[in-house]
Amino acid sequence: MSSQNLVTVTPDKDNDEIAIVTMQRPPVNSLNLELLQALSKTLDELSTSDFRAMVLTSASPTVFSAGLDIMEMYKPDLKRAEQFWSTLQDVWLKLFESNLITAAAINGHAPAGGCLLAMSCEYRAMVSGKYSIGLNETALGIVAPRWFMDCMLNTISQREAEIALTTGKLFSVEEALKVGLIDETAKDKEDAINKCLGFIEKFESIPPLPRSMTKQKFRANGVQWLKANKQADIDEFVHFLKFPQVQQSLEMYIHMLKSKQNKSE
Ligand SMILES: CC/C=C\C/C=C\C/C=C\CC/C=C/CC(=O)SCCNC(=O)CCNC(=O)[C@H](O)C(C)(C)COP(=O)(O)OP(=O)(O)OC[C@H]1O[C@@H](n2cnc3c(N)ncnc32)[C@H](O)[C@@H]1OP(=O)(O)O
Repeated sequence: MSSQNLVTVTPDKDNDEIAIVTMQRPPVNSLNLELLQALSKTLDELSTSDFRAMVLTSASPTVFSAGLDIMEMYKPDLKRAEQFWSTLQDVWLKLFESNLITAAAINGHAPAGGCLLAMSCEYRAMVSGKYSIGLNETALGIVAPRWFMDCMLNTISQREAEIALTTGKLFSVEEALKVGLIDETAKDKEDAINKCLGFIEKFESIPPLPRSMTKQKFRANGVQWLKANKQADIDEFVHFLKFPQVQQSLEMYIHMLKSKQNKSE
């Protein structure tokens, strides 16, 4: 699939000021460099368009996004790894600080980087079912970057975030609702999108500029560190990838994901 088709933007059928942004990198929307570049370009285009709001969702029937593509980190080309991490930083900053009203219709699993994308939006509706969402990095033997943590702190309480991050917790839909990691549950993707549209409607009579400036002031603390430390953060990521133990963990994790599939066949 060409990178142009990895993300589609369609106006909502009843309101052409609302963009439905759909990630479609089968099978699980894992975030590789090309999907991140497509998201970054989409966010740039939306920021200068007539759209005033966006709903982020996925074309997969069961996965919102499986997070970062493990293959970008396993035996990486280091130049590409730098570009990969820098693009992820840009996507996060563009989405988290977007002038648009942003909502996520989470129609399936959203671990790690998938949870980051959802938390970067202002509102989350998640389809009920045996899905999970959370920053599970410690359970994989890695540490979530500081700005992933800041993003979670913008969503749930410091206490809940510390426990979730240190335990690498993947929340069930019900648990996520209880702690406020998601705002509402939905019966299916259409219902999740409708709930996002309901959230967006709340701003009908609010002028866009003071709205987005207020949002950005609320979010300024979270982005400050990354803006001041972008290169150091990239260097740390690349340095981390060079450790033999990290590559070994990645190899084991990839085997685990593949054998999980074999077992269910
Ligand atoms: C382990 C990492 C160790 C070290 C990292 C080193 C340095 C990093 C330093 C800092 C980075 C920190 C930030 C990390 C953030 C992240 O996002 S890490 C990624 C975390 N993601 C996950 O743990 C999710 C893994 N996937 C799943 O749990 C399931 O796939 C999921 C519940 C999403 C869906 O389940 P299901 O529908 O049953 O699908 P399958 O499991 O059968 O998967 C289908 C195929 O997709 C492949 N796949 C799944 N997830 C990923 C992925 N994240 N990256 C690449 N590929 C993935 C899976 O292997 C199957 O492939 P196959 O069909 O067998 O070829």
